[in-house]
Amino acid sequence: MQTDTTIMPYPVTVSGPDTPLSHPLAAALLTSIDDYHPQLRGRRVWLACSGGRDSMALAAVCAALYRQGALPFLPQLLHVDHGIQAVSKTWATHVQAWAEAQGLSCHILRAQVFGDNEQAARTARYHAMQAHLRQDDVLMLAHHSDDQAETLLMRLIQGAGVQGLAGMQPWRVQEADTGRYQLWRPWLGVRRAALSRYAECQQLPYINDPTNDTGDNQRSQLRRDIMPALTALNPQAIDNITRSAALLRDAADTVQTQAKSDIAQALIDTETYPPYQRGLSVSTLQALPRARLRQCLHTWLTLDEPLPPPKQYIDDVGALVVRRDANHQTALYWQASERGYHVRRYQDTLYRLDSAWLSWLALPITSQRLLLNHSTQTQSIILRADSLCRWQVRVQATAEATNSTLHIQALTRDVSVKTTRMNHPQRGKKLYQRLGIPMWLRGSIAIISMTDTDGHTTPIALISPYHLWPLSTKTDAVHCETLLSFIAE
Ligand SMILES: Nc1ncnc2c1ncn2[C@@H]1O[C@H](COP(=O)(O)OP(=O)(O)OP(=O)(O)O)[C@@H](O)[C@H]1O
Repeated sequence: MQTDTTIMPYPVTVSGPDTPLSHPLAAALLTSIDDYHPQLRGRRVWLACSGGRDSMALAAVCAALYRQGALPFLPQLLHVDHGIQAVSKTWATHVQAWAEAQGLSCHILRAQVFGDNEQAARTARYHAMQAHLRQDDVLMLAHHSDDQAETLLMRLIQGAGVQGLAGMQPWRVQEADTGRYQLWRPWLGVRRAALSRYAECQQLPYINDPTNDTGDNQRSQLRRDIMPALTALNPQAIDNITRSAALLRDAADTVQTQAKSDIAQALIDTETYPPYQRGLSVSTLQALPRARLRQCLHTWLTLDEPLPPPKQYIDDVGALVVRRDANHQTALYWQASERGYHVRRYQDTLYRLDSAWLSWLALPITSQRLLLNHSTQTQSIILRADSLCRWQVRVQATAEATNSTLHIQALTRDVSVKTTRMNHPQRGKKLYQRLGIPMWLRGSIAIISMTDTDGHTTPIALISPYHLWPLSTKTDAVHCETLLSFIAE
């Protein structure tokens, strides 16, 4: 085996010993194909090939099985050139030439790496591959059980919960900005030593990246110092850790199913809420046992985020849920990977609010006046707009309203109003509480009124960006609708 960045001499012997179906690596691949047969059917399959021993071995086994008619598809290789090591271009050329000799199609993708660590390269690599994939394409990765054991130990020392300790999954649906794809790891049950033996026996011209073992990052140290010590303590250590991951995956699935059903029970008003605001019923959450409440909050907060918030944050949100006093001022902030969120409680709802949404809600409302005209189908007026979203009121007037003027302006605390559901007019805090309008929405309430040709003014409705309360003086002469449209990011 090589010890530096050199590549074994090329050209390679393509007609070397073939791989029998009974070979453990072939058997593991075929078993995984059986396991995921329904998910694989009709899909394009790609194989992420670094040119390293593991992914090259996977490509070689795929090619060998395909040649024997045992594999119903031949994956296309994707090699990402990170461009951060001087030799990376040479590696790309090498992988492509080898793939061609195997009869495999190979695409070289160029990644843009922001940063100089392994994580930055990994993120850039996935971005490059995602951009190349179409909806529901399958991407094979060559992770094996030694990788799985390292991942588990890494997560253990970082204090992961049941989801994290379930390790890498053999099949995972991955949502990306560019669409959805499927990650497939058919060799999670295969040992690194088996891959090394295969690579040597087949004389695979793989690239040995020395930073894998000699790097000073935690994973390299774990691989170099801790894994051999654990194996000396118990020769079955790696297999046992991998088994724990599989057991924990079952546990994690069960917990996840329960948490999703608890969220579904507690979910509020999903139809009218904008996507930047989510709500759960506090009383439904309070009825849950503590452990289920924590899991429910953990899952809810992480629904569209790659990583969960810290445990302390989930504990703080849990404390906010079970609190019996009426203090609604608490705002718990979490800076996720790209977005920031505020969790707040108001009346019976626990809200998760995107910071961008809160900033938008703090913008002033533009007062508007509109001369109504029955002959025009509908008229729209913008109350607030920026690069995040646009709030407008759509107005439809009857003949009766023609030449009347519609006024829309921010509701101030000194104005009393009476909605169709109220017995007497109210203003300020009492009004907001009566209508269940939380603090952060109070600067985004507007009042619509109409002045007819005789100079009489009739209040028509109160509106927020996603709700309309008809006022008891409402006239049928005009119909108003509040509309919120989000500008795609
Ligand atoms: N530059 C790359 N281009 C394409 N796929 C890659 C690249 N680097 C890694 N991968 C994929 O991600 C998997 C895990 O990456 P990791 O860094 O652990 O692997 P590696 O040690 O660099 O390579 P290998 O697993 O091929 O020996 C690889 O098995 C491979 O499928």
